[in-house]
Amino acid sequence: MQISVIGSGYVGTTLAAVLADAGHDLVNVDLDEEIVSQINDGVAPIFEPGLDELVAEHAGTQLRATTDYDDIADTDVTFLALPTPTDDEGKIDLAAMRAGSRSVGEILAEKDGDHLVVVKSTVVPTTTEEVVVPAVEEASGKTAGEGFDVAMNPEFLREGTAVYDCQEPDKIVLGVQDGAAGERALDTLHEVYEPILADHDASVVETGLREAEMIKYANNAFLAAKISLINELGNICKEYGVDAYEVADAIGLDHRIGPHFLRSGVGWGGSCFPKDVAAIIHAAREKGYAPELLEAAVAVNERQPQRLLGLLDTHTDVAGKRVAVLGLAFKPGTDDIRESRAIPVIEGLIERGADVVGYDPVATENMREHFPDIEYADSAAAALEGAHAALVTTDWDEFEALDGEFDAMADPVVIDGRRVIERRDGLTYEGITW
Ligand SMILES: NC(=O)C1=CN([C@@H]2O[C@H](COP(=O)(O)OP(=O)(O)OC[C@H]3O[C@@H](n4cnc5c(N)ncnc54)[C@H](O)[C@@H]3O)[C@@H](O)[C@H]2O)C=CC1
Ligand SMILES: O=C(O)[C@H]1O[C@H](OP(=O)(O)OP(=O)(O)OC[C@H]2O[C@@H](n3ccc(=O)[nH]c3=O)[C@H](O)[C@@H]2O)[C@H](O)[C@@H](O)[C@@H]1O
Repeated sequence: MQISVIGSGYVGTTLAAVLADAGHDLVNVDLDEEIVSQINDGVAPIFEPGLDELVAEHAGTQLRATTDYDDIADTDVTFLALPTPTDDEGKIDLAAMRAGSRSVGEILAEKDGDHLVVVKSTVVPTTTEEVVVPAVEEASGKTAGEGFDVAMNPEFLREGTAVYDCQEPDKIVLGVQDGAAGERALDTLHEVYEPILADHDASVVETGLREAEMIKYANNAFLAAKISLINELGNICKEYGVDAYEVADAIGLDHRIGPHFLRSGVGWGGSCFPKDVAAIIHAAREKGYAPELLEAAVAVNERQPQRLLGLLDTHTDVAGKRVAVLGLAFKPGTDDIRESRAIPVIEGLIERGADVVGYDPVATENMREHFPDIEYADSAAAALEGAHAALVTTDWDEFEALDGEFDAMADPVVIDGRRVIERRDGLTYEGITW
């Protein structure tokens, strides 16, 4: 099948590479020439385990990238994997979706035959019907359901395991319009996902457009709130000297709760939970509904880094002292630092007058752009050397193996926000919720 994907970011590149690997012919369109030439050179534009291999294998044959929207004319289906950030008030910014939809419409104006436009991006309910469809219609001069069809197919991949999640999803959600247009869209989408479903047993949910849009927000909001709830419970555990991880292990045995996403710590970050929870809160408020639980989930999340810093304050005054921050990525397995909990932690240390030294196995260069003036170490050992305290903000596996490295600290104080360091003799160790 001939498939185009607009946007070559985390979702677009992964989707394009995985669908190419599944046997389809892929065109990936992005405005960024550097990204496009990287893909055509067989190099993934982002750090994502397994992605480089797929891009290297299929670039030049089943996968090609371009800045030219004209190339989508020869494809049967176009996925929009464009950014949907939020503004300062939390409102979703649909500028890229509007621009991308218009560009697709301009090509469809000249195209004979069926074409399916699929919204892959995370968008608030009614966006597909009220923003994407009108933009494509206006630019193409065609009507949805007649000149082209439309679908909403949200993505649930996680950064760090994007390729795996895309190849082995729990579920595939297909949101379509009612009637014959919806049936046609479903047939096309089943053809797209047929090779993935042949190799892997995923649930397929067939639903409406705005239901599909809402399922994505409900998924992310539920997971973010689950972490905030375990963080809240963990904070209470800490007050009683109870280990929150022992409590989480026990409650996770109840199948209604489940064992996943119960790791309490310094909170959730990343490109999606913060923006998506903010966007659905804003959208709900615009509808006149006050989503108090979700707002509380955000408040707990904003408090966790301050609690980590507060614990540090109980052990030492860091003004003028070297303090190591271990882990800069928002989670392990990625170099993405967007909304990383390390950011408010570093800000708090700078406010306290500390000399901050950051270390991350892969995210240093990204954090250097955000904080150009702090020091960065090449290894955890180098960061710890001479430090008066260390704060752990990302649960990279390699931190578990740290041992003798703590001996080189000026003051062996470790405040762990991710439960990766083991207590040991000679170390003043404090966990955020244990
Ligand atoms: N990053 C993630 O883990 C996940 C993201 N999503 C959603 O998927 C969507 C895309 O997210 P990411 O891939 O993370 O974004 P990203 O920011 O990594 O990539 C977006 C790409 O679109 C390109 N672009 C912007 N405007 C364009 C235009 N008019 N035409 C062509 N290309 C254009 C940019 O140059 C960039 O390369 C968002 O709605 C996000 O919420 C959904 C699930 C997971
Ligand atoms: O919409 C999206 O972009 C994606 O957002 C999340 O994926 P991602 O942000 O890549 O990462 P997660 O593994 O969900 O972690 C998010 C944050 O929660 C934190 N977390 C996670 C789990 C946990 O138990 N505790 C915890 O603090 C992580 O450290 C990280 O900062 C969702 O898990 C994906 O399903 C979704 O597609």
